[in-house]
Amino acid sequence: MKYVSTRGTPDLGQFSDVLLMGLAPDGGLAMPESIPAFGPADLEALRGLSYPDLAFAVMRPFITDVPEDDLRALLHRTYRSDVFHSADMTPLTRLGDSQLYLLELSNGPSLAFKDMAMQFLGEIFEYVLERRGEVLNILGATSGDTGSAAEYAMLGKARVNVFMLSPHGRMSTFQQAQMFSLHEPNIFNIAVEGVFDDCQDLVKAVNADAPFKARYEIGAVNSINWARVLAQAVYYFKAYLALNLAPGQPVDFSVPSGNFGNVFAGYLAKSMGLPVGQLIVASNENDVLHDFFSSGTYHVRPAERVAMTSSPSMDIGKASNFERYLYLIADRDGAQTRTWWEGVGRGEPVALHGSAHWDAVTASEFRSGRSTHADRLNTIRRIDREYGRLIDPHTADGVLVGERHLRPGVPMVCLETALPAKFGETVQEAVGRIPGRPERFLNIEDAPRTFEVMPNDVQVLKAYIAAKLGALKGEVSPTR
Ligand SMILES: Cc1ncc(COP(=O)(O)O)c(C=O)c1O
Ligand SMILES: N[C@@H](CCOP(=O)(O)O)C(=O)O
Repeated sequence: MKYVSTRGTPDLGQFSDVLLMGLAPDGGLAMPESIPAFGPADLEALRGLSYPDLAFAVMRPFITDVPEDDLRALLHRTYRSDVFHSADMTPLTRLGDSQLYLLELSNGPSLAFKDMAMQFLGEIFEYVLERRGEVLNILGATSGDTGSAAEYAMLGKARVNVFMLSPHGRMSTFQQAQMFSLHEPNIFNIAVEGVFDDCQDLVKAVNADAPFKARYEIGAVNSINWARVLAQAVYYFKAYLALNLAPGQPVDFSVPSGNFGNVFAGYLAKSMGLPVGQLIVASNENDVLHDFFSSGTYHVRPAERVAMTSSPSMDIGKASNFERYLYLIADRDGAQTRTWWEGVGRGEPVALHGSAHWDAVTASEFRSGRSTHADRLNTIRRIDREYGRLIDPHTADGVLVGERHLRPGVPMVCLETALPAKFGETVQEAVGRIPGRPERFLNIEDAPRTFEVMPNDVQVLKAYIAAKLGALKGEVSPTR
């Protein structure tokens, strides 16, 4: 399978190339040149497969440059019950006898859905880098969950260093403790004076400096990396199969959304032929995506207007993966996508209402909604009371918005994107008790912390990366 860029570059290479590349050289995102289709018989053949075998079946058509046996073995190493604390990896639980289901994605090492793809990235990076004799210095941005998932996945990986940017003071107490209590020689935590979007812009700015990127072997673990999106598509198939529906009967998914990676993975599964009906984009107060799906205008929110909310991992005003969606809506027109994104970069809106592009948006069956702090608390309280199930604030956003879009006879699968333990303060405010946590995280808030506070300045960041990598190699950094 060949990959192309959303901004028009026609050949980015194969899967392993885009895996290490992260962002395309033209600033766009990698996409497969076509999306393989699964017909009804192909879907039936997936029934009964274990999670790693299902992951193989779904991902293999996109990963044609890794020998079949190696890929299968790698997926079996990744999706293990001792890592995801469940034989099923992503159990699906019905809430009482309602139409609502929770897809548990957060039983992995860092207690958030990011582990599902990030553990795979840890394995595949190591595999590809060893074969190429290369190293990779990952530069990532997190609003709270990508960071710890990436760092746990890359722990002890000899060929990988991680530089993780987070918005200073804007993550939950648990999220900060989880990341900053790691004291590993290959992990560098940087708290940027800004919001998540500033961190993501820094990542893109460093990647745009081609000589720096090449010299310091910069890679990505955010959902700008195609491998993340691909690995996330697998659990949509898993949920559909677990429902055991009659052939062709649709399922709706509700997805707490920020950077648009998770719900885009659902759209990928749908585009591959999975009988997905509505894809519900659940926003918090930072409702840029809800604005788009309800008005037809995508207008990114400048950093100073991104609110600090009680679902902090979704405090995002500029959704990277939205570029992939618009590229498909534009029927893979890279020039059009580039024009839109250059405008977005200048703070201009993308206004599609009334155009042929809007017809394509409508046909894609996305729905959306927004919730507030009070909605979140009420939903956590109500789901706990009615179903005896404690959910985290992000999942609560998804459940509430999902409930608003229920259709007769169609199951609504709500993605559980984190465990309540990560957001103890908000959950306690809702139900009056502190959520339980796995033993390995007891008292993590008291552990010593290692992190660097940094201004939102790309030159300072580049100098820091160069100095740290130079020090690892025993050199004096040339950019200092
Ligand atoms: C707990 C949680 N829920 C939801 C989201 C939003 O997902 P996405 O950014 O893929 O839209 C995130 C961050 O990505 C998250 O950490
Ligand atoms: N919400 C994320 C931020 C970005 O998401 P990603 O899926 O693009 O890595 C976080 O919690 O860090």
